[in-house]
Amino acid sequence: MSKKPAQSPVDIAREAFQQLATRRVAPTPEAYREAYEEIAGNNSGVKPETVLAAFAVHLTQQPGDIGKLGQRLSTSIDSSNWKEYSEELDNFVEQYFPSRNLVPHGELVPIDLERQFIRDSKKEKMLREVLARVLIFNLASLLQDAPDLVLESKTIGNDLKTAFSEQAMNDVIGRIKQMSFQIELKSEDIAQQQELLMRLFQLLLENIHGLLEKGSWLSSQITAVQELITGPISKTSLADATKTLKEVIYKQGLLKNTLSEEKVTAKNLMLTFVDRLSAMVSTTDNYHKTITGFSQQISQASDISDLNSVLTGIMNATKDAQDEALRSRDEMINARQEMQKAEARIQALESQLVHMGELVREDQLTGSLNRRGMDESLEREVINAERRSTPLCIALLDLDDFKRINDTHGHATGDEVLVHLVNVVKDTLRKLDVIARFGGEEFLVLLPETEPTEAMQIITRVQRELTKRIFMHNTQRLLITFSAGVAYRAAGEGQADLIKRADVALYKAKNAGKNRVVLAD
Ligand SMILES: Nc1nc2c(ncn2[C@@H]2O[C@H](COP(=O)(O)OP(=O)(O)OP(=O)(O)O)[C@@H](O)[C@H]2O)c(=O)[nH]1
Repeated sequence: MSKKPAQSPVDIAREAFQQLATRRVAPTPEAYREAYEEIAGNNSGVKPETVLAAFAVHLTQQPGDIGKLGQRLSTSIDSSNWKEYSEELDNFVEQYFPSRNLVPHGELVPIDLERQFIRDSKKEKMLREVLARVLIFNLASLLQDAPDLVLESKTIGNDLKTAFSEQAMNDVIGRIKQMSFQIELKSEDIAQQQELLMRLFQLLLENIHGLLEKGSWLSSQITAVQELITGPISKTSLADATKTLKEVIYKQGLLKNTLSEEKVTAKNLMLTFVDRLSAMVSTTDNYHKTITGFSQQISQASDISDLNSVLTGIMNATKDAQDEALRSRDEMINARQEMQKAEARIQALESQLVHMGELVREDQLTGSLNRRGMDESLEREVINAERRSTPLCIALLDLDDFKRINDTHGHATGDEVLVHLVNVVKDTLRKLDVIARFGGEEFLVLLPETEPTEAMQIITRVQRELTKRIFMHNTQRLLITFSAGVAYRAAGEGQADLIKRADVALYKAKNAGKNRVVLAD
């Protein structure tokens, strides 16, 4: 179908008037517009007012400001106030789609817009550089297990530096998206592999554990590793555990060497014993042979003088055999004594090995219990308190201004201060009390069978003792103090809640000026 040639607005207007006249229709604005639109080919039957009114009504159904805008627009339409309608629409657009200050092509850029443009392009440059660095170095080093992704990351990073056209930029964006998808797949794979490995490791440990005697040194080490891999694994906790285990393994290695030496000594003594025994048997055997020889000589003897020399022979042989037996007996007694000593030494070494296993529960620097030991002790004390209905208090101690001590006198001195504190606490507390390192310069003291008033007195006594036992650094006296929060365990209260309350009390002690003890609510 051939298209009607385009008419100018003036021609259309003229033709519209002619049509109204031909059709004998009164030239009202509505009739004129209908005729005009019909000739212009825009006779869809939909009127702009209808569309705008429907739009306003639609807005009134929305909540909040948009709904209110709809009401205002509807009012403007009802009063045919199109100026007001237009202003409302302008305000709406400005509020929700603020102008981006675009400058029409060919016009001069206002000075502040120009500055903003320069700022923006500087930011873009910085962003581009940072992103390229992340891709070339950081991401690439994280993806070491996937060489193809390392290469892609580096290539994209380099391409990004020179992607100045829109097409180049789109290409880089597409490749980054693709790579991010591949990384996602890869990390899922790695996570699955790690989980499988962990499960295998756990199975292996369970099996070894089942084969070991309860309470043996190896058994306690395996429990430590099992606990470690069931909890959330962080780099620090792994490093801590590795350090502790390495130390224990080294010490156990030393002991095991000594132990095998002792076992060799015992074996040698056994050999001596057996040697002496067989020597004795052969001496007795010889004696028997000699006696048999003598008995033949006696039966063949013709006179008494022959018998006399046989008798002398018998006496000498008997004496030799007796001497040999005595010597063997003495040697065997010696060997037995040596054997007993070696046995005692082996037992002592073995019990030292058991103690080594317990080191896994000890804080290597201060000799107090570590977190693991603390958890076990606290659990045990909570059970005891519950079972025997006895009071249990705990105290959280935190050294005051410890950072300043480190900063002023060095980290090594800080370490010595921690050891000093633990020694003072151990010397001041009762036998049944326990101190554990809670972390950094914070310690937890367990006070079983202790009422809160008594607990406050004990911790205050520790404070006094600490100020009395002056800490010397070179020739300088350093005043070491701590703040503490004491909590009395309520019936049925769990460990975490109890510690939390002690922590809140400690926080209050710090806020109230430090070097004081506060009892938790
Ligand atoms: N020497 C040494 N310092 C440690 C150890 N563990 C943690 N620290 C330091 O302890 C300091 C604790 O500092 P903050 O938490 O600010 O506490 P603070 O200086 O005692 O301040 P207050 O608790 O408010 O009195 C940090 O500087 C840690 O580095 C450690 O084993 N040895």
